[in-house]
Amino acid sequence: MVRNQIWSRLVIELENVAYSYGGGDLLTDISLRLQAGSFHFLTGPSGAGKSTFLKLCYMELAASKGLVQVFGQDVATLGRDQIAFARRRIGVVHQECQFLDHLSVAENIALPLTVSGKDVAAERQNLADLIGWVGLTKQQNQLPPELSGGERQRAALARAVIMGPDVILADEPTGNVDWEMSQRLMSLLIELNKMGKSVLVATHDLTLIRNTKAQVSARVLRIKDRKLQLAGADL
Ligand SMILES: Nc1ncnc2c1ncn2[C@@H]1O[C@H](COP(=O)(O)OP(=O)(O)OP(=O)(O)O)[C@@H](O)[C@H]1O
Repeated sequence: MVRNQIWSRLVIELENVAYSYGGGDLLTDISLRLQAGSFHFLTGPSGAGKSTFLKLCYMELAASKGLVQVFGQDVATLGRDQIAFARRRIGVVHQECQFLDHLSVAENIALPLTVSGKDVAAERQNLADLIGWVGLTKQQNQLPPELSGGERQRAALARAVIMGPDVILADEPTGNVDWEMSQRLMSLLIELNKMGKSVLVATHDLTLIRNTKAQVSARVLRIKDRKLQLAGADL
């Protein structure tokens, strides 16, 4: 009973949402209820609006129409501080991972702690565990430009989860890496999902989706003709 209550909790909800950058709606009539602990893929052709959709979920963009609720709160009613607070519960892995090149890999991963005023020294063991978990212990004192594409993506994932978010939004996290590294990144995301995190991954890679679906129960959403729909059984 209690378990059902926990697992049916909504983390992000969109109801009849539209978004326009100016020249007509890019997204229209979008509704989605993202449950705690769920795993979703978001696919669709280039330019369909996948990154835009993730930005609506992260409250980086405000819907032109409709309702966006994050952790049960109507985003349109939230002030800047409340949005910043809610964002701490969401980890984002961007398509192009950005790092501060003069800081070490470990310092970059710890940056969200520093920015939110946490005592980084007190988190030293957690940080070391996280860096070990993404397999970057050897590289932790290097500078970001010295990392490979896959190492950068893993550093970006570690930075996205350092604050212990409830939701992870990943935008093409395997875009610039080979198949083996894609598998490794996906297995980290699956592990996070098994810990109870909600995961939403935007990707073009249908093989990756099929392969992941063999390991975890995931729904596949597709943006088509400006609308969000559930993908067919082939995915
Ligand atoms: N800040 C912006 N101002 C105006 N138009 C934008 C802006 N950001 C994105 N767009 C346009 O909105 C459309 C959707 O972009 P978005 O990045 O959301 O698509 P996507 O599905 O993530 O694409 P891709 O798979 O290529 O990353 C594109 O035509 C893009 O050029």
